[in-house]
Amino acid sequence: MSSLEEPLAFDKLPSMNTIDRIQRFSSGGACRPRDDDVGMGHRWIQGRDCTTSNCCNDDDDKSFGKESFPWKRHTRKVSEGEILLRSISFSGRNSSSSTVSGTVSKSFQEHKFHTFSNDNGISHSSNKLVRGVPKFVKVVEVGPRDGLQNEKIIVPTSVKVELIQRLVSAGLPVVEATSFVSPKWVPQLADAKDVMDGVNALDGARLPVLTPNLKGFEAAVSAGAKEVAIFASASESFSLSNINCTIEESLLRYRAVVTAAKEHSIPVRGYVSCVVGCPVEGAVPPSKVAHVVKELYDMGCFEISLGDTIGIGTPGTVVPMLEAVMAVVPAEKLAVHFHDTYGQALANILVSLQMGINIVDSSVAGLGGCPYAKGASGNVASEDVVYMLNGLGVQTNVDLGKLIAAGDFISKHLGRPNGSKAAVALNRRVTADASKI
Ligand SMILES: CC(C)(COP(=O)([O-])OP(=O)([O-])OC[C@H]1O[C@@H](n2cnc3c(N)ncnc32)[C@H](O)[C@@H]1OP(=O)([O-])[O-])[C@@H](O)C(=O)NCCC(=O)NCCSC(=O)C[C@@](C)(O)CC(=O)[O-]
Repeated sequence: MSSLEEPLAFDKLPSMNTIDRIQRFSSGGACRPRDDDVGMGHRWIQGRDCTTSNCCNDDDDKSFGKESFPWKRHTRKVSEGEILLRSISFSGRNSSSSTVSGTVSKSFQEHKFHTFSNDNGISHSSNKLVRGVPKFVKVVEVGPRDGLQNEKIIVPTSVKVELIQRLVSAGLPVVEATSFVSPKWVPQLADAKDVMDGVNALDGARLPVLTPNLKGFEAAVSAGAKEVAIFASASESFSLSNINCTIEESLLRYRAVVTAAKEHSIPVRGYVSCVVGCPVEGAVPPSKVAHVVKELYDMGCFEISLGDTIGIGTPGTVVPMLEAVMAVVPAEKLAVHFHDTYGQALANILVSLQMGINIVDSSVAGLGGCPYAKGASGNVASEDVVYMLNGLGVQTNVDLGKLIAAGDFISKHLGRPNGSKAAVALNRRVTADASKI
């Protein structure tokens, strides 16, 4: 087990004419610019010719959030209970119900957790600057796993379970619950089975877990996991440091996991780390990222999340990486996973949305950091992502007030301020407004 040092050689990150590249996409890998747009300036900020259910011309709001998996039996059945839960908890920013233990405030304060907007931010903007972004974005919450895995002091299982309950209640459609990895490598998540025992009965969200090999997969299935994630890297050094094997060896392991998962009808998500840069190797070529993403896609991952593990990317480096990846895997199968080490995550998310991505990973209260990427800070805060998406008129079905309450809950437990700027600002606004009553 080794720990990696601070990023090196980032002056060598690929240079590019950013605006040229973004313009070429006109905000859609799956939603390419129309032919008659070619040659017009600044196409990246104009509408796209949409083909996916999340695109701007799709008016069927009811289809938002639905997805199917590559093998048919994996298509998730929505239970009556779930529909009820969604109708209560997913009702957006004005939701006033709470289903979590530890009661989230539903008084005056919840109604204050709105994104500031000059038109209440309710409708999808017709402004050409933001018309390219999808109407719906699936927010994948990774806080209980990615967020907590690096915490030195062991968080009690009951706190992890309550955090997951709160996040589900806030309307997040996917909450990554834990990892079935070696407890010697990640001691914080040694209670994976107990966490699953505590959340298995939860309805209303998918609760995937990380599995690095068959041993982890089998343990996850025994613990009741219904979805798993495998995690490869685009950098050899990071692969060795994180999972103690080369990229090719990891792909071999993951093929075995995916084969077993198919037998159990369990959907598998794929991650690729270091998609922009590696803490040891510096810049990672987009072609290398595309190669690993394609391998995971071909082996059967229903979705592949692109991890900027050390948060080094800017739109200038994210765009060419996405271009390379989207040339081999459709945009609607891709998620983005930005750490916010350099404060670039929201900018990177926005440009990814404009290029046709509609799945964003984030971590409540900005928790996190990878144990094998020293110096990497947390994921972009879920609250900040939802605040931005609300402001763009993009639907997420996430109740921002409940999300902030979940972030405050875990931050209080960890004894530190909430790492979300939106949460801090909105909490301050609530206090200020309340003091006038
Ligand atoms: C992959 C291994 C296991 C290889 O670790 P290894 O030491 O090479 O494995 P091994 O096969 O030689 O086994 C060594 C010991 O681990 C046990 N073992 C083996 N497998 C398991 C398992 N699944 N669960 C529990 N125990 C396991 C195994 O039984 C044995 O136990 P012992 O005989 O010594 O008592 C190890 O390197 C590991 O667990 N790594 C996980 C590292 C990790 O979780 N990193 C963070 C997640 S990735 C991430 O955060 C990035 C991401 C996804 O968020 C995206 C991004 O931001 O980039």
